[in-house]
Amino acid sequence: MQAISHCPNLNNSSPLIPSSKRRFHKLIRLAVRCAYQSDSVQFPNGVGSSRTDWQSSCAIISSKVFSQHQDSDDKSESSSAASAVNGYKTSLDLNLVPLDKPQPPSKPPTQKPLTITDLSPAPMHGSLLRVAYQGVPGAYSEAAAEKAYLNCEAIPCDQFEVAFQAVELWIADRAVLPVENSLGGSIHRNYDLLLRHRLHIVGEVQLPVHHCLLALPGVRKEYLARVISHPQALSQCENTITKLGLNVTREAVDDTAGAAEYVATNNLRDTAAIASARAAELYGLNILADGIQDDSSNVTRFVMLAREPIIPRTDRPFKTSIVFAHEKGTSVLFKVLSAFAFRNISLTKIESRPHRDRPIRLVDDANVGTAKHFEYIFYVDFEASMAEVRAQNALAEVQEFTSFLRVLGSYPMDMTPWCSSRGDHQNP
Ligand SMILES: O=C(O)C(=O)C[C@]1(C(=O)O)C=C[C@@H](O)C=C1
Repeated sequence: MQAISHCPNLNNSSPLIPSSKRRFHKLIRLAVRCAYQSDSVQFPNGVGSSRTDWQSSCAIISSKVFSQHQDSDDKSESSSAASAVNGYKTSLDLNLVPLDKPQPPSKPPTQKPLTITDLSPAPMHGSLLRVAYQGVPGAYSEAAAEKAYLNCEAIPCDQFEVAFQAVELWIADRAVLPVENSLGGSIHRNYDLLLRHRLHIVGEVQLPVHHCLLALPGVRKEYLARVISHPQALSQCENTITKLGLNVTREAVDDTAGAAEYVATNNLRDTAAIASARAAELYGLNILADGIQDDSSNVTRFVMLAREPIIPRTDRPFKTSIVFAHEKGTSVLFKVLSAFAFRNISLTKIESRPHRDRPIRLVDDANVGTAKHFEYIFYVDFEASMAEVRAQNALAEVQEFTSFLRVLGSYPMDMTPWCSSRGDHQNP
């Protein structure tokens, strides 16, 4: 399958949804809204129980406007009137399953009734959920998409940005993107994109990442002059590559499977790729070394993104991701974090990124000079659902201390057993 590439055609003004489909979407939305309105979820600061309220609370909670490069981004990322993007015809693909198409066998009667979470947001074009990921087939992100959504149609994209746009333009129903790895750390680009775009986190998936050193058949380790891979993969295998005694330079490329494909298509006999065993299979490479990550329990955490948030629940462990900033910078961090500590809410992740709108804050002191403080945006994940009163109270308090606060999503935690096999659960 050809990857969707970053394409200027994606940048027009409205998603192509035929009017019949719009009516259908409207009906679905109405049905879902009625269902949600009977929910008794309460939110702080006058946010009520309706789905609309929940959506607004997932947008900017703070009254102060935040515009992280919003103007320029709005221009470049608004949707397209193009009818096809690399073979993905938006009008066609959004069609409902045609009546004459063979229908899947009817579901066994034991199947659980649909819940609100199942209904929101449903794929609108047929039976397969279309999930955008960055990379080419054989990438770990593809495996993550398949773990998150059993039997989905995984749609390769050449950049993270394109995966966001694919969902925004209804070319895909979800995007699955890596945000952090247990060895390599955060994938900063995706933190920045989460803020810049208006998609919602609706789930997470943790994927054990098992790297292999791949080369063309007949190539031996001694012949190698270069190892190429995604920068995360290179960093996750840094020590092992050194220990293997390879006399190689390391070069970063866009994704692990793309590296394997590059070695194969260019018939490179002096170059190895770090990628998955599946990539070896797909691109006809040999595995020279297996399990070369520096730690055997190497895990990457991916988030699933959708156009609409899911309704938070309390019947299973939930995580909530927020992003905030303050005019006085890092000095508020302790106060913000104490809002969680006092309520026994555990934090699972803190990340800071440069405040691109206002990267430096000057503080003048007539006696000693001018201090130049770097400004940050903070991302926090905490273990609670926004349906819990303690989480709502914590956020109400956080709002007091921040100039900008946005809930990126409240979603079920990945609780699959350690090293679980692929696709053993389904997510929203
Ligand atoms: O290159 C890939 O295969 C990816 O899916 C990307 C990615 C990443 O961005 O971290 C995903 C998982 C691994 O940690 C290595 C690379």
